[in-house]
Amino acid sequence: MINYSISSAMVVGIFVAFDKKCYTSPTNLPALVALLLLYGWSVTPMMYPMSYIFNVPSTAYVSLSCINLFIGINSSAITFILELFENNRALLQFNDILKKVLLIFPHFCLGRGLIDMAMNQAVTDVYARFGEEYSIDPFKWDFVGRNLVFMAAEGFVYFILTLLIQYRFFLDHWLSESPSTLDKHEDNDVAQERERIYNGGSKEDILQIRDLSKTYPGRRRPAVDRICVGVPAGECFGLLGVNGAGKTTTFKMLTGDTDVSSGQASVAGYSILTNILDVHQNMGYCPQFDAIDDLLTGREHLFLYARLRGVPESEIARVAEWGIQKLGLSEYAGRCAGTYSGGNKRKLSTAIAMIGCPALVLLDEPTTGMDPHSRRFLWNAIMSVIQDGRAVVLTSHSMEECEALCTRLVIMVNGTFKCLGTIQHLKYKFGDGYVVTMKIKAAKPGLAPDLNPAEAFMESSFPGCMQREKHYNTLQYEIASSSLARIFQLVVANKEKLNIEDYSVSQTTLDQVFVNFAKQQSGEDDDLVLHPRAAGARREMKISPVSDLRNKP
Ligand SMILES: Nc1ncnc2c1ncn2[C@@H]1O[C@H](COP(=O)(O)OP(=O)(O)OP(=O)(O)O)[C@@H](O)[C@H]1O
Repeated sequence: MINYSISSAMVVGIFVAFDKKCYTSPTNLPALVALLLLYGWSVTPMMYPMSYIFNVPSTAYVSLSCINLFIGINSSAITFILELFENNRALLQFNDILKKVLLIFPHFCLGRGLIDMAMNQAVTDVYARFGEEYSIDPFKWDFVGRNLVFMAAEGFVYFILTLLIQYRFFLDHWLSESPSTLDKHEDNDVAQERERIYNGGSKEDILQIRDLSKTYPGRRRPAVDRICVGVPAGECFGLLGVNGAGKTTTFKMLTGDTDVSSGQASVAGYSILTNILDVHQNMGYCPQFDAIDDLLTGREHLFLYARLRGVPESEIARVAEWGIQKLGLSEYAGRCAGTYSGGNKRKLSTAIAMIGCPALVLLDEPTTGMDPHSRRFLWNAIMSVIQDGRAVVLTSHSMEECEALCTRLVIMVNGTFKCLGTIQHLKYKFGDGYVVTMKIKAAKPGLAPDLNPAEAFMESSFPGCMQREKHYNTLQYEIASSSLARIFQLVVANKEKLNIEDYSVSQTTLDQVFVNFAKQQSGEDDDLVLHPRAAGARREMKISPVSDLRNKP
């Protein structure tokens, strides 16, 4: 910010230096210096509120400077042009009001002050040509004086505003007036986890998230909506969801990349709201898009991050080598990261996240673009983190990956957790039950297989079962409302009678569970149209656990 104020004052100073005659006369010079200094003073604390309003990171000086320049030049120019309509009283009156209102912008105060001083100097010069002396004190209230006073006051006001925004005064105040209501149909596992967090049952967990929410400016619906979870040591927790479900936003809040709208979270006991530096010391993050420097080698990256993480100088080389070996980067460690393939960049990003043994490792789609061999390699690296007694939170669109690594997972839809538990639990609870595939043989050689008896048998034995496929000699059914034992018992008992040559019974896959939930994801303005397992029917209802169906007669 200090840099910003100095540089902005310098830019303006350089501009005005080109027109020495206008500003550097003995009368104008002190006013010019005061204008520039007070501009820096008032615009600096305005940067944070501006970045908040325009949704630009407060470090994006170029964007914010462009916005400043735009406001400054346009507001000053408009009032200057309006002054040219001397015969239009209404317009002049409007301009007077406008000039008073625009004083709330330091950019206007500076721009308009410079224009007024230039005009003053021009008038002085004209008088001088006729041998008369004419000069107005630039510090007069109606001249530059009021601009200076306003900028001095604005410095204080914007500073206080910045503090209030940083300490979330407005958010807490507004949110406490209109707290978002929890979904009445929240899944019982998700509700149980919420209860566990509320009751302090997650005190020992490495990661605790309590009612964490994020609503982006200009958006009606929260990107993340009051999520609660605790991740203990030794757990690889999966965060699944379709594009736009809110996974990356959750990570960004945990890493401090984006502000939290409400709620809180802590990593290894440090709050992300008040101790973000300690959180960073205990967290490794592999972002969705590789944040690596093209000109540094893989090894140099690991050296750099090991240093940033506070690894003792004598240990850095060993730690960097560990990362290189762990992720299989030995061949490329000495090359510039800009020359790496997409998969190798992901490996390097993951190695950076793991360097220095942080208690929590956040991995946002780490294996995207990796070949199967590299993926296995990375899985092994993640497994070793878990076995070390640390915790991993992983997002992935590969169900195979989640099945291989995750001890528990959630499926996120529209910023909320829709289900939570182990993979087997979710398959059982939300899966489409079992899939029975039967191959029917012909009753006599030369005849076509008769599928009718098997079809009649399935419909009578498993009411509600759904025929998924029917071919020359093959039938496939989806059975939601029966136990595995009963399916086997009935099929085996009738195998001969129905001419079943062979058969298989398989459980629903995690993909199917995911797809069922993914249908709930909607755009900002979409209605929530859900589609449970009833084929083709578009009905507005929630996905109910299969156990509910199983309990029905
Ligand atoms: N900077 C932003 N400003 C406004 N809205 C945003 C911003 N970043 C994300 N969003 C919105 O927030 C929602 C969640 O986005 P997020 O990137 O967290 O989803 P995601 O689950 O990580 O998706 P993906 O799988 O594609 O990475 C989306 O609706 C997205 O459009």
